[in-house]
Amino acid sequence: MIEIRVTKRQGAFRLDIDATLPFRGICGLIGPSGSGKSSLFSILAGHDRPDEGVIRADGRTLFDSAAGIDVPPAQRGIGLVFQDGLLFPHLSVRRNLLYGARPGAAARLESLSEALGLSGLLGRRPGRLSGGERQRVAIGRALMAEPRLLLLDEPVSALDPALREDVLGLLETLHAQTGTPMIYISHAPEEIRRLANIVVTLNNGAVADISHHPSPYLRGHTAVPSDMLKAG
Ligand SMILES: Nc1ncnc2c1ncn2[C@@H]1O[C@H](COP(=O)(O)OP(=O)(O)OP(=O)(O)O)[C@@H](O)[C@H]1O
Repeated sequence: MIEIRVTKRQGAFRLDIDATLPFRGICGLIGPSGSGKSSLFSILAGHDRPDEGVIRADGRTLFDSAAGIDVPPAQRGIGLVFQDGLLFPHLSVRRNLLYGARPGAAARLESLSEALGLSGLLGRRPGRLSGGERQRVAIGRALMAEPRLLLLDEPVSALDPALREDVLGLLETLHAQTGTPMIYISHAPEEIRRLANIVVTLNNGAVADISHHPSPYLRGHTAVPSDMLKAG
């Protein structure tokens, strides 16, 4: 389970989230612009600190204001992928993949590069990659740390439709191979329909709805019992 009960005030905006989600499958996080999706993303990643509350993932407390627990981002076991596939421009694909990875991760480089279709690109710098290739490297870098949870913030919105299709297909394959749960922010209903088996809708800083969403990909093999879903 992922248990999220947090509040945070940002100027006039107040985030007040109370949700329990299964620690598996792909959770689509949607809502109007300004509803708090990115704010929640930063809080889960540990880049922003809630005013109060608790975050637990698969039995592990990541944040608990009352107990004074605030696990640093690098120790949360959470991989992050952003819209623009942030990479170090002066480092090769190989060094981007290895940057910040755990000692011993180099052994994973080959199989991961193969799975991501990056084997022939390891010596290149990001400036000589297409947008889709850059985004695949960004996903690879997030996976090098063997995260227990992957957070993706509009990972394909900057790509043209063909590349978008590539990356979405890759995410489906990765999920099938690793089973790593994902939280996927998007404005695009077709991406959510395709990938997500649970959809959390935010509105004005709060959870407005949590519903099952039988994506064509996940339907049938990641059924989630309704008693595992709870919106506060
Ligand atoms: N540091 C900050 N200080 C004050 N207000 C902030 C800060 N960061 C975000 N906000 C406000 O918090 C609200 C939620 O923003 P957030 O970026 O989380 O929304 P979002 O759902 O991700 O939007 P979008 O879909 O446009 O990316 C907005 O009203 C925003 O202006």
